[in-house]
Formats: sequence, C-alpha cells, structure tokens
Amino acid sequence: MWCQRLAWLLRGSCGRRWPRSVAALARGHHTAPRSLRCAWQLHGDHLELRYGNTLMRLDFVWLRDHCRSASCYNAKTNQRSLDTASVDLAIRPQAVRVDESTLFLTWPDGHVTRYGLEWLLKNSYEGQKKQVMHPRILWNAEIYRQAQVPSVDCRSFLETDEGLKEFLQNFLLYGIAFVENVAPTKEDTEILAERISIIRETIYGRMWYFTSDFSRGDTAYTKLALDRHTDTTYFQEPCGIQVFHCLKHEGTGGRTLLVDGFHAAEQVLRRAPEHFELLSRVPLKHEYVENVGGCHNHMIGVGPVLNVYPWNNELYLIRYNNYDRAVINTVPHDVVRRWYHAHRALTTELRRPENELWVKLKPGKALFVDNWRVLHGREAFTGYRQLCGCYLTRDDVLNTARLLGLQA
Ligand SMILES: C[N+](C)(C)CCCC[C@H](N)C(=O)O
Ligand SMILES: O=C(O)CCC(=O)C(=O)O
Ligand SMILES: [Fe+2]
Repeated sequence: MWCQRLAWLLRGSCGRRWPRSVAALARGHHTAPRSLRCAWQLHGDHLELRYGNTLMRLDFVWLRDHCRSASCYNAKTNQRSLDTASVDLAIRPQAVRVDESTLFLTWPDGHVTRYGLEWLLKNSYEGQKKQVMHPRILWNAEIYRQAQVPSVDCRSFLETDEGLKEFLQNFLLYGIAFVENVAPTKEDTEILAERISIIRETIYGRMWYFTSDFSRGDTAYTKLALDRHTDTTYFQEPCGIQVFHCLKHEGTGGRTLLVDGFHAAEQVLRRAPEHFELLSRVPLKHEYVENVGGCHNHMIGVGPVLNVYPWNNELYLIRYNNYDRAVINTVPHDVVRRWYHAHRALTTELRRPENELWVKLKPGKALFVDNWRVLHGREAFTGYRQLCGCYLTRDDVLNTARLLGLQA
C-alpha cells in the first residue's frame, strides 16, 4: 500500500483513513475532497502526489508555471501573467506542505504557490488521461434507431435554452441531430445555423444552395449517387459541421446515407489495431481541383485518415473521401501496400449494411452532421432536387455547448 512504501526522501500525508477514501472513489464521489487521502514525495525534478487513487507526477517547472497566485495569473481574464521564460528550469520547491484540501509550495525566492488538490486532480496529466475529451455513443443503424433520439422542434431550438441544449447533447453524443418544422427557405436555415455557431464561409459560399445543374465542378452538383464520405478533406482543417436542408424534391431516389465513422474505426481498432495505427500515422493529401465556368480552385489538405489525440489515443477526426483523395506520394513504397490494406479494412466496416442509416430529407427537417465523425452520402435521384445548407466552425458549436453546461 502507498503509505507503507519505504525509502521516501521527503514525504508527507494528510487526510483520513484509507478505507473510507477507497469506498468513496469506488462510488465515484470525486466531490468529497475531505474523504480523499493524500500523500506526497519529492523526487529530483518532480513531486509525486497521491490523491485518492490517482498518482500524479507533477514537474517542478509545471508547478511553478501554473501558479494561480494574483501575481502569476489574472483571474479576471483567466490568462497567465507569469513569464514562463523567467522560471529557472532547474527550479525546486524549498518547502512543501499539504493539508486536507491544498498543496502549498514555497519557491527559493519566497513566492508561495497553492493548489487545490481537486484542481490538480482535474488538471494533471494523470487526471486527464482517465477522462475522455468527448463522451460519445458510437452507433450502427440499429443502435441509433433503438435510441429513438428525438428531433427538436424549431421553435424550442430557437427560443429556449432547454431545446438548444437537448439538441446539442444529442449532436455531441451521436454526431447527427435533426430540427423539425423549419420553414423551407435558405434564410430560415441560416437562422438555425446562427443559433449555434458562426457560419464558415468557404469556396461554396456562406449559405449554399444547390441543384443538379453542375454549376460547380463537383459530383455533388449532379444527380449521381455519392458514396459515403466526409466533406472538405482537402482543407487543412476540414469543416466541423455540415447543415443540410432539402427545400424541394420532385422525383425519386435521393435518400441520404449516414455512417458513424468512429464506430467503424472502433471496429478496425478491435479487429486489427495495426490497421488503426497506420491510418492514424500516415499523412495523405486530399485535393479539390475545379475549373468549371468561372470557378477556379485548387485546395490541398494533408493529414491522416484517423486523427487521434496523442495523449490518450482518442479519435477526434476522420478524413475519408475516396473521390477527393489525391495522389499518394507522402508514403514510401513499403508502407503503401500496408496502407491500402488498412484503408480496405476501414472501408469494409464503413460499408457494412448494418452500419448504414438511410434517411429521406424532406422540406422542414434540417440535418446537422458532425463532419469530423459521421460520413454522409446520397442515392442517385431523378427530378428536381434543391438542397441548401452551410458549414459551421467547430469551435463555435462546442463553445455554445460548453456555455450551456455540456462537456464538449
Ligand atoms: C456541400 N456542397 C455542395 C456545398 C459542397 C460539396 C463539396 C463536395 C466535395 N467533393 C467535398 O466532399 O468536399
Ligand atoms: O446531395 C446530397 O444529398 C449531398 C451531397 C453532398 O455530399 C454534399 O453536398 O456534401
Ligand atoms: Fe458531401
């Protein structure tokens, strides 16, 4: 047990007895700091701090750098005032003390830093590691249908925080969400978008509006089927969210296909982790070359198919568009074939019929798609079909969600 370990150069402890703290943690009661036992030990360049059942290793420079005292941190702006470059990289605390809730460090120049133990738990690497950044429910068609995720009514979405919060919660969990009873116009769709975000203007405009008139040099502007893909893979930062609102369709076909890319990637990770690993390491180019009418564009975006946070391996972005994938020239020959195998494994998962959610977009029902997670496609169609929508900047959607108290 921790408190019985020997050979501590310098050590201390505080708090009540172990059994209670262990029981409290087992119940997940992180909010009862006084019941959590804490112990610490100084090492050459860091402080080892055990709090509850988390063992944190806190670098001395990090501890000095994150000091929340009034001279080091401006609590009004939530910005650091301390000049990190002025910290001696060989700094060591002169004195360390811990009481039931706080760690006190005295530095060689006499400056005192205080950290709440709960704050450390929330902000240390070890505390973060156990936590996912984005809680999600991965789905196939059956899981999504069973969940019976409700669409939010347009008025409640626009006029109440509860409506908006419910919508965003579903969007964060599933990567798709619908708003119902929207007036079928571009202007009304724009009002929806602006409720949650800043619209990301791109080469397609701010609010786009398209039919199968091939007014732009892309298959989207035809009646052809489009296999599952994410959009704007050829941007250095692909668009975060895509809004679709079908304003009119007089004809057949044209259903929308949705596939949870993270669910597929998770299956690849489970079945063949080496494929997942390769897809997350090999950078590729995607490209948009357009020369139709007056439109001339050449966009290039570089990045792996699967993008994971390096510290916890959590997937946060999938770039998957076989139409727009450029010549592979960023990979040496011995990796190329392995990459194709990995890409095939992911494609196999993405194409499993049980993973396909088909919906027919109708005037009045707007669809929001997390373009970093959920792939979309469409069935070929006949007749006149008019779709409007826009892209949203991801940071602003997440900002709105956080302001409503959601984890995003
Ligand atoms: C949505 N909107 C019709 C405006 C653009 C379509 C972009 C199509 C492109 N191949 C891509 O996947 O990014
Ligand atoms: O026509 C559709 O339903 C979608 C086309 C598409 O993939 C897009 O506009 O990004
Ligand atoms: Fe698309």
